[in-house]
Amino acid sequence: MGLKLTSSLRDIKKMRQMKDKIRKEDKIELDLSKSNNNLKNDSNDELDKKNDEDNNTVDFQNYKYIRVNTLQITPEELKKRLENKKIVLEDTFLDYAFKVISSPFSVGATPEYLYGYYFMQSISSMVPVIALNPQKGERILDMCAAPGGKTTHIAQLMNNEGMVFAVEVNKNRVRSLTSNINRMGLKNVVTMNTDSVNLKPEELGLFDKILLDAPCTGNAYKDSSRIKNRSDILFCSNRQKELIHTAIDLLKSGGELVYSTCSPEIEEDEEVISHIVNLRNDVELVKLDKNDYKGLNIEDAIIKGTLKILPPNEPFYIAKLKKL
Ligand SMILES: C[S@@+](CC[C@H](N)C(=O)[O-])C[C@H]1O[C@@H](n2cnc3c(N)ncnc32)[C@H](O)[C@@H]1O
Repeated sequence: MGLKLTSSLRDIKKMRQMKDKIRKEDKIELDLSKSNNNLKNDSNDELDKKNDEDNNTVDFQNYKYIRVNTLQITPEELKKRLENKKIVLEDTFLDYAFKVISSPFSVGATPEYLYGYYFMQSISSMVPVIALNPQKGERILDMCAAPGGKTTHIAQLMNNEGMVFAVEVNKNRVRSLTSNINRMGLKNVVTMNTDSVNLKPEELGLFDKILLDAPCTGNAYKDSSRIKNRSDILFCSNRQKELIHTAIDLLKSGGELVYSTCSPEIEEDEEVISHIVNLRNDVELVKLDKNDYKGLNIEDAIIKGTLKILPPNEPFYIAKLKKL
């Protein structure tokens, strides 16, 4: 049975009601007929252009959170310092992340920011790294790393022990990645400017954990002045499927992958996961629990155990897989 996939956030509720019809045993039956759309014509230059444009589409509402760099300062000390500057902060489900309620000036314009004591990002964008659960001493690959919100979060949780390989295809964006790694004082990150699709286990070795925070149409979604069309969605969906195949090849047996996008489109989310789980017999879904992320508007996605974060939080999709 195939299911015609539609592509708006509004449809997700309707789609969820149909989930029992599209799941059969542990396999997920979605319409994969689109999965072989020709990618070969889509160059990285095109992708670079899309991502450079994405740099201009920051919606500040979504970034009103700070993640404390616990390698440099305690959350309590940073909170005290910022409150002395009349920045009002609120606790979140993470003891090292705060919501910025109000600030007399841009939250990035403090000496504490320049010292690398915190990173500004959405609370949603912290969830993929929490789901990945990095540990000291592990070998972790971040396949789509710039500007480094998640790379620096991973390295922080590893307490500067072990190794993070942060790969980014866009040369301009590698600069912001490197600058954030340096600002945060991280010593266990290696950056690589290359296309992650071409990474090979025989050259890089295998990894304990991989984050694939895939390029997606999400930024267009957040910026209502931009038009995102079906070909953008399919372009991203196809690239995401290529990347996730490479990711599984690079995982150790027993290793874990977190796949995330900031797009609500089913083709970029559930369809990518159903594609990989159905096509490969060396991978299984690890179920995530929405109750681990208190205070967020978060639900099970169509594939139960994969999560969808919804507005007013920044929309995100998160799924976890294990290599058998
Ligand atoms: C969603 S953004 C990543 C955000 C980043 N993980 C963070 O938390 O700051 C996707 C990034 O992947 C990069 N990218 C796209 N395709 C790639 C590829 N094939 N290999 C490596 N990087 C890629 C883009 O240039 C972009 O910087």
